[in-house]
Amino acid sequence: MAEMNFGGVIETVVTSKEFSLEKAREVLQNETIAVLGYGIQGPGQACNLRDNGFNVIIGQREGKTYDKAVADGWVPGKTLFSIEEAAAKGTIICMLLSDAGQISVWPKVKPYLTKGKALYYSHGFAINWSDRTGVVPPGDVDVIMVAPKGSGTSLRTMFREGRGLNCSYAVYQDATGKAEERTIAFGIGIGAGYLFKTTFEREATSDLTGERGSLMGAIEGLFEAQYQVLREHGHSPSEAFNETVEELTQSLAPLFGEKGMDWMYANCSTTAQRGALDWAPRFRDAIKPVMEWLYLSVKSGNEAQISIDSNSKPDYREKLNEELRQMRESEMWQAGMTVRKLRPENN
Ligand SMILES: NC(=O)c1ccc[n+]([C@@H]2O[C@H](COP(=O)([O-])OP(=O)(O)OC[C@H]3O[C@@H](n4cnc5c(N)ncnc54)[C@H](O)[C@@H]3O)[C@@H](O)[C@H]2O)c1
Ligand SMILES: CC(C)(O)[C@@H](O)C(=O)O
Ligand SMILES: [Mg+2]
Ligand SMILES: [Mg+2]
Repeated sequence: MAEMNFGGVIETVVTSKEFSLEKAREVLQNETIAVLGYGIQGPGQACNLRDNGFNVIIGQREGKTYDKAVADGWVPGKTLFSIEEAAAKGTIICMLLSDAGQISVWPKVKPYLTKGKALYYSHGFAINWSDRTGVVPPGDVDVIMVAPKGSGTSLRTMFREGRGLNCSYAVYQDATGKAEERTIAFGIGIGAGYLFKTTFEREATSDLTGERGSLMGAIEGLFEAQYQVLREHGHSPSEAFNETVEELTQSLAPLFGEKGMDWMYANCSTTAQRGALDWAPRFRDAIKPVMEWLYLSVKSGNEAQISIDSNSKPDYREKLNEELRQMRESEMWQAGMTVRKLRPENN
């Protein structure tokens, strides 16, 4: 554990300096890690763990993602099983199905949660909203979480590049007295950057807020608003897209990702700096009430319920794909496709 100063607040974090991969291997040497679900996080975590030398099996229903598991080298009957078979064999049972999928398989998995096993999550959802999910684990298993702060796709690609994705971790129930050690070892095993402590409740609320907010929902809303205003005032798609998205992802975001916002500002003109400094508080004040609304909608369980209801419908995947198609085919993102094609590295 290392004490770090986060903008004046001291927090305790874990990195592979304090908890090495060797130690993680030692802690989990007798465990069989059963990853249930092979969607986005399943492959990222399972492949990283396998490459790091842990004993991993997959539990996956037949279909597209089962085939993906086979293509990734998981062998039917050896390291790839049905959900029930993997749950029976696993000592750490990892719920990496979609949050709605976890609700429907819970009655099938629960009988295999025998004394001393660990029930592992990458989200606080199922446990925090147990009144809505019906997930109440038995009292004699550890209930633990490592929640990667990014896509499972990035977890894998960053691992392959020798980088790490930051993760939060939490222990909801420590039945064995070893839950925290098991959790941190797992986090190091999947290739965490640094691990910070949270609770299931805080992870669930911050995660749903972040993805609906600045990480996904708010950023798309911001892009659409600016793109539309530029287009309505006669600017070309190329100009509107460059001024809204392309410059941000290709030029400016890497600058503040690397050295902070003031560094990005300092590398822009004094005209840009003056205007951005004036307009940032206006945007903050306009957006903050919506953020507050969002947070309260998450906290009340409303957002979780919306997600459970929509994801449980038999045609939810088709409907979701249709919404994503509409986004992809909007003028802004079609313009983006052409802009991406024109990047010299893509020519
Ligand atoms: N997607 C991410 O990168 C990400 C990031 C951080 C945390 N998480 C969390 O990780 C967990 C897994 O998320 P994901 O996005 O990887 O999931 P996903 O939606 O990609 O997972 C789908 C998998 O679940 C299986 N599945 C779904 N419903 C099922 C059912 N009824 N019966 C059997 N199998 C079923 C599918 O076959 C598929 O393999 C969730 O708790 C999520 O909140 C995800
Ligand atoms: C990758 C995200 C957005 O951080 C995750 O929270 C998810 O639900 O996919
Ligand atoms: Mg999420
Ligand atoms: Mg997230």
